[in-house]
Order: sequence, then C-alpha cells, then structure tokens
Amino acid sequence: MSTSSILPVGLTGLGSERAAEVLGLIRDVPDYPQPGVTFRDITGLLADGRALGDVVDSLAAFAAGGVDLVAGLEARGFLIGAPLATRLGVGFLPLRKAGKLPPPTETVTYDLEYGTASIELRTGTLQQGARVLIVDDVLATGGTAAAGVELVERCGGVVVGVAFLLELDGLGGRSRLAGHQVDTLLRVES
Ligand SMILES: O=P(O)(O)OC[C@H]1O[C@H](OP(=O)(O)OP(=O)(O)O)[C@H](O)[C@@H]1O
Ligand SMILES: Nc1ncnc2[nH]cnc12
Repeated sequence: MSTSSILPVGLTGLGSERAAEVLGLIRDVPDYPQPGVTFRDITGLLADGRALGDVVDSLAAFAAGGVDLVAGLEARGFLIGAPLATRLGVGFLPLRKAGKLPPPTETVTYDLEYGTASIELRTGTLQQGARVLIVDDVLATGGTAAAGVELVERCGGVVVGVAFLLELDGLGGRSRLAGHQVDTLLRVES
C-alpha cells in the first residue's frame, strides 16, 4: 500500500491545528514488516504525554452510551485500552495472543495484513451481558477486531462498539465489522 495523506476524522474537541500535531506523531515506515506494507508506527505518539492524553480523552467520547468494560487487543490495544478504561472508570479486559493465558481459555484464529494469529480470553472473565467496548490502535483488514468481537460475544459479552486510533482506508476493515458501531479518530487514505 502506498503512503498518502492522513485525514483527521476524529479527535473530538481538538482544533485542526492540534489534530495535525497529533497526526504528525505517527510515522510511516515503508516495506515493514514485509515489502508492500506501510507500517504506521504510533510509538512517537505514545511517547508524547499530551498527545496520548488527547487520544484517550477523544476515545472516551465513543463510550458515551455506557460501557462496563474496555477490551484491548494485544499488544497495541493494551497501550490505549488500559488508560481509556481508567479514564472511563471501568475495568480492562486483555484479549491476549495465543499461549499467554493459563487455561481454561476460549480461542479465535484470524488473518492479518501480514500473517495469521490467535487471540484468547480466559473463560469466566466476563459476566453475561456485560457491555464491552473493544479498542485497538489500527483498523486494517479488520481480522483482528472481528476476532475480538467473536471472542467477546462467545464469552457472553455484548459488544457496544469497536474503537480505533487509526483506520487504514481501503483494506475493508469496516465491512468485516458490519453490524457493529465502529469509530475511528484518524483515517489514512490509500
Ligand atoms: O485489522 P487487521 O488487519 O487485523 O490489523 C490490525 C492489527 O494489527 C496490529 O497488531 P499486530 O497483530 O501486528 O500485533 P501487535 O499489536 O502485537 O504489534 C494492530 O495493532 C492491530 O491489532
Ligand atoms: N500497516 C499497518 N501499520 C501498523 N499496524 C498495522 N496492523 C495491520 N496493518 C498495520
């Protein structure tokens, strides 16, 4: 995928100047982790305390309808999801890559833009009917998030929304999440 302009579609409450500053903290890395993929590196944004706070505050607006838990997808979804849960005053649910949690677990396997993976949730972590907001840094093909939705629902949770820092336009991620509320702060045009 070729690198192109970044379009701000979120960052609730931020002026365009501030939004541009936050957007500028995401680095495009061509041909990583494999040829043809432009990797969107958020480590510079995470290292900027004010930007991280702005992102977490803006994501919190997506939980306005009320949530009982924030679920984050390992690993980068943890970096945004845990501070978001704290900001909302609710608990955090780690959806972990396979082999990290002791049994019993539920497992869902999925395809990535550059590989395959499985995520797991410890059986019994979720109360039946708990309202869950799923959070991740990047929406690309949507495979990871769709697996997260399947896992949470299989364990008895109700997915009230799926929220991302950055959406990679043109990879079909949104259509993989059809039927769910999908919110993104930023979108990259490809
Ligand atoms: O929409 P998709 O095509 O599924 O891609 C998005 C996922 O890919 C990245 O995670 P990755 O699996 O690279 O793991 P990491 O967070 O541990 O770096 C990213 O953090 C999302 O979770
Ligand atoms: N291009 C990309 N950059 C960062 N994270 C990703 N996850 C899936 N595709 C990605």
